[in-house]
Amino acid sequence: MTETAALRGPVRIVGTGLIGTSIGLALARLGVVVELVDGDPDNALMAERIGAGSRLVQLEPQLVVVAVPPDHVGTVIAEQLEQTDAVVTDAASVKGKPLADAKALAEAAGRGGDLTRYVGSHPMAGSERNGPLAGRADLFEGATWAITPHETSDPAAVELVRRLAEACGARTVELSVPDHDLAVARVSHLPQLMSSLAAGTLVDAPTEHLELSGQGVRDVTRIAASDPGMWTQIVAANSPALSGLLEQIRDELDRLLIALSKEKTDDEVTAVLRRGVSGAVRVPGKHGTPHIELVPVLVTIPDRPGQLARLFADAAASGANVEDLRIDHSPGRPVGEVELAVKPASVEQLVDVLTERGWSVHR
Ligand SMILES: NC(=O)C1=CN([C@@H]2O[C@H](COP(=O)(O)OP(=O)(O)OC[C@H]3O[C@@H](n4cnc5c(N)ncnc54)[C@H](O)[C@@H]3O)[C@@H](O)[C@H]2O)C=CC1
Ligand SMILES: O=C(O)C(=O)Cc1ccc(O)cc1
Repeated sequence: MTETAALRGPVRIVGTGLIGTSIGLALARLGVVVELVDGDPDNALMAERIGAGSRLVQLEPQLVVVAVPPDHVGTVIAEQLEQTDAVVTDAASVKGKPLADAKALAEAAGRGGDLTRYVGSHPMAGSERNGPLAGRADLFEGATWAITPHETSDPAAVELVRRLAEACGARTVELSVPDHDLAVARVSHLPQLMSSLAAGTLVDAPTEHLELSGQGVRDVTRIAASDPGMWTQIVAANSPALSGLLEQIRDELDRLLIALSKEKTDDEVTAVLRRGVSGAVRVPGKHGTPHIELVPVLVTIPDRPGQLARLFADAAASGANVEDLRIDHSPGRPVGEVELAVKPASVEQLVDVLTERGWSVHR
């Protein structure tokens, strides 16, 4: 294959968990024929029932998407290259190890390590949940999808994988395999470990301490709920890139501890916090667009039916576009707090209109 083909299907998905099912749902709604395969028959059945495709497709696949845990990806890629004439891609969170595994297996099978029909990829969207029931047709809409061709990937295969990502609503970024693994160590794998470490300190915390939890600790610990089995595989497969970052954090923690043991600690602590601000503003905003500074507007809201709808209607009446939203409701309290994030130009009008309409607003 060298001629660029449209994505017409069938697309075979091997691994119908969160990612495989979400890809199936996105393609099935475009009318692409999707074949669902999973080592666990219950998962394939569940994915079929929720409309991600069919377990029985007679036609040969044009494209195979491997969405199984990282340790199994290389084997399944090699099997699919062997059993089909299709282009094969995978969705694994790390790209170096699956490529090396698939190459070694293709060599052992006497195919001279030929991987021209294979192109790695990685949708940069997901969640802390797993399994087919967590799948969503819109999971990848507006997300970035990394495409990681290797030295012998056929350009037409690269193009077909790009079309898969675009069909799922994502924007694509092409990276080499080593660059990808360094990048995700920074933006995904280290944040996962930091979240797990922070959440781990809560295991022995007294309940009355946990009752003081607010949005900050919820934000920092959300991804700590991710599947430990899957993440052990991701971290182990990307250990060289991650080790360098962990060493950097260890050095910074050492410096912070020394500073805290001194009488006057302000400068060192401020330096750590300032560096954090500088890093945080570099994280691109939603849909991969450059980060826009948003202003949070906090509104106290009675815990009664219909209040959120009324608040949104009043916000819309001010002309403000709500860019992001957070709801913080403390169990047992009759009120909650809603944080509306809006562009700086909309803040004044939003606060005026909401206050006029009787909301308790603070910035
Ligand atoms: N969870 C996330 O947020 C993201 C995960 N990924 C990557 O996507 C891949 C899948 O992850 P999830 O969908 O979250 O996992 P999941 O645990 O929800 O689903 C994995 C599925 O693969 C099946 N499976 C395992 N070994 C198999 C084999 N040898 N043959 C056939 N089926 C097999 C399991 O039965 C399960 O249904 C992983 O490689 C992960 O690194 C990529 C982006 C985001
Ligand atoms: O839930 C989140 O915010 C994530 O970051 C999900 C995620 C997990 C693993 C990946 O390889 C990519 C994305």
